[in-house]
Amino acid sequence: MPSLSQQRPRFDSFASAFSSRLSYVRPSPLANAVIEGEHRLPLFLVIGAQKSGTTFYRYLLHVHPKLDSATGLRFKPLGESHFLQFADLSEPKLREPAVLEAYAAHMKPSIGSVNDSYSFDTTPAYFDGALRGVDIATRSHGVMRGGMRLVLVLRDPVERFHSNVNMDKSYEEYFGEKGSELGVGDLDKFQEVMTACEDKIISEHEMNRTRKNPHKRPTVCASSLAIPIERSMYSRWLRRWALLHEAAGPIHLVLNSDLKEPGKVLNRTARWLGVPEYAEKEGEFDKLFKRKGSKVKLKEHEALAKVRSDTFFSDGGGNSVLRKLYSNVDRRLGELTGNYDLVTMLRMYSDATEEQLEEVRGWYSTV
Ligand SMILES: Nc1ncnc2c1ncn2[C@@H]1O[C@H](COP(=O)(O)OS(=O)(=O)O)[C@@H](OP(=O)(O)O)[C@H]1O
Repeated sequence: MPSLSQQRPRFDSFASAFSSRLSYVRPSPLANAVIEGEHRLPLFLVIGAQKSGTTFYRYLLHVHPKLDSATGLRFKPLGESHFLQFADLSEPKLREPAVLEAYAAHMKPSIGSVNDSYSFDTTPAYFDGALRGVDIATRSHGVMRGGMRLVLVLRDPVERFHSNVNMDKSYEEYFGEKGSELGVGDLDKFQEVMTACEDKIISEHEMNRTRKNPHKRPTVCASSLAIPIERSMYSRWLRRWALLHEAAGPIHLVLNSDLKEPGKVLNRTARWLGVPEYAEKEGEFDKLFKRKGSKVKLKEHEALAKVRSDTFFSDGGGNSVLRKLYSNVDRRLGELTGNYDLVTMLRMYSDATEEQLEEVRGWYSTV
């Protein structure tokens, strides 16, 4: 792996490319202001690949009296605004108060929230937005005057991938029945789907590269299903966010495994935001788990993880089928996209603890 000092010039050249881009995204006069009355802009964004646990995290933050996960959202059941992604926002438009007010309208306080609570926008799909035709990172910078705070939620790529396949029945279109409802007993199918995804990721990347259009969003399963499994892509997106965000302080990192200790992760976030810590009322987080059905799901997930680790990761000799597959994708994509190491990126740009870095490193270790 290239050392940090070897990678630094590459980061720097991206940094200057982005700074020149930012010079025409002038800060909006309303940026960072809390708009009086019903509407306010979000204090921070929660981003991260789909199926990383952002829904639970949003509910958890909402428990804090100073934090309000807002109503008025485009996708209410998911609690996601998607505003920066779908609104017809050209960059000059970001300076128009009406546009900011429209965004603020999505952040309408929920019933019973206190007046001085802060809203936040949890839209995991923003994370990979930097690969789309429009650059969400740039937009959010324009809206928030670079004062935007970012929470990045990440999950073990194998677990995340599995969760994503199970969620999205539309993958039937690409994989036939294989793409739908993979359960604990379906490891062969799971592997087949992943292999098919690998081929699609590689061919889409090659296609995009030859078209000289690196920003084009891949169209097939790759976008939400498979690409985030892959280290180079996580790193690539993270790098774009980080470079835009550099001046505003480190990105706050939450790993899916952190969510198993809700009180701890809530207060770590509270400290980072500069709001008072929260004393859990007895059994409160247990209730939250139940309400979201997470505990039941987590139990299932643990069972699944065990079966998978027995089947794929148990040889200890580094001969695991899945790790090999991932590493293969990673290596070949690395050749196409440049080798950006996620752990290095997280160390440079986030408030990742050594423990978290160790966990992330483990996702990609031994082949
Ligand atoms: N507390 C806690 N700890 C760890 N993991 C949790 C927690 N709560 C929810 N989950 C799991 O997160 C998965 C759903 O992620 P998202 O909410 O980000 O999905 S979505 O993209 O918004 O659809 C989904 O994963 P799977 O069960 O593997 O599908 C949830 O079970």
